[in-house]
Amino acid sequence: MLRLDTRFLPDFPQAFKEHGPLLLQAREALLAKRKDPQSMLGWMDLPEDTETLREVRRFREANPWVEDFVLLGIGGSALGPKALEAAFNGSSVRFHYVDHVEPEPVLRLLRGLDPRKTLVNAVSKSGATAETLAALLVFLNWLREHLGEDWRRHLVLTTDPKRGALRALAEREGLRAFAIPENVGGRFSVLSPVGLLPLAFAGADLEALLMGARKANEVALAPLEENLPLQTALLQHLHRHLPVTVFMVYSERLKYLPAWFVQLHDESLGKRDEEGNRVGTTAVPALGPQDQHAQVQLFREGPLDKLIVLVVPEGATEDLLLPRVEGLEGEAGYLFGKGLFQLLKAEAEATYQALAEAGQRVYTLYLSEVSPYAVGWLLQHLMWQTAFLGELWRVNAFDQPGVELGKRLTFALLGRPGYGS
Ligand SMILES: O=P(O)(O)OC[C@H]1O[C@H](O)[C@H](O)[C@@H](O)[C@@H]1O
Repeated sequence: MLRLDTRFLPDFPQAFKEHGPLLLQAREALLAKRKDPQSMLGWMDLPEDTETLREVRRFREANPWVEDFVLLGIGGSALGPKALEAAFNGSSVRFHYVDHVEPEPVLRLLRGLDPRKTLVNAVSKSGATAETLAALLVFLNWLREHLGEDWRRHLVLTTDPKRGALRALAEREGLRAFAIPENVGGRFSVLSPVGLLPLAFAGADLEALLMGARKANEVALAPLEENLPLQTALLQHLHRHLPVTVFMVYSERLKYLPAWFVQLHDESLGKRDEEGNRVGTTAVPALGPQDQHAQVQLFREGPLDKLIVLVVPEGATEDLLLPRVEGLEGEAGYLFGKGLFQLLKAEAEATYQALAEAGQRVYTLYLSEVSPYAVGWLLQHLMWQTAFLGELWRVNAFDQPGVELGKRLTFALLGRPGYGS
């Protein structure tokens, strides 16, 4: 379950009514693009894809020997799996992410791995990302050196169904390769094999995750009054004059979720609109309660330039009772007999009230609990919110022209043919 609380934005219900026609228009415009295969809206269909789910499960069952799973990928090819695996890894498989190009941590990882027990998953939609290709060169070579002909069983690719260097490699070497549908972009791909494959090895409940995402789809297509993503998109839209949107999650298990959201929001919406105006708000990641002791001072008393979104679980799957300890009655007595989760909830509520009291614009999204179902719902909800905002802000939420120059300059510096001066 996902529930929106706007109790400190008393003007919102009226604004939602007034903006009804605009919101419905935005949804209509988005859905009209569905017919166009170039439109990159394939993420809407991923929760229904039971065939891929079966394939991923079969692959997991056929490889029971895996003890270490190394994901080579960056941006949309790493942030989603990282966030979900951290939340739902119920297996003994250890996960490692090479989403960087710093030699020392790569070397440390290689020195600690047993190649016979390691599965390497190179993930890239384009098959052209320098960081991922560099990591692939290192790990492919390492597997070959240690395993001889058996290396192929230890490398699985996740990439475009037809194009790119990874697809070509898979075909040439007869490697297993899962497909990211052509019309699904990186930051919208978490429910494709990009996320499902690692999560199958993590032993997560994939069916529940997709079921939650299907619920988000249902809600996104529901009438206005029940339509959660149109509501949160409007909240973001009404506050677009505030440069910052904080995404603060009260869950240690979901500690990598803000980073996934930052890419989704910033890379989708921070760009030039149809008239060439610069648009977008800057998503700032935050974690509760840790950031109460780091960022909340600024959130309360710093500039009123933020919309703050709290994501708070309403229930714990399991609570931990705080015991009574003699000698600590003075400072800690009020905690005796309380649940740890009770403390977490109280802190989230207190932060919510304190931020509102300081005049900050803030709302809360409650998750029934940190479960695959609720989190699947949340992820897909945020993708809908982003897509609706793309319509409202008149930008293409599914491209990223602003990162191309940096790539071309990197290629030129490294002497890639065709990119020299
Ligand atoms: O999956 P890949 O094609 O390797 O892309 C990985 C990432 O890098 C690119 O530069 C894009 O800005 C991101 O949107 C993308 O998620």
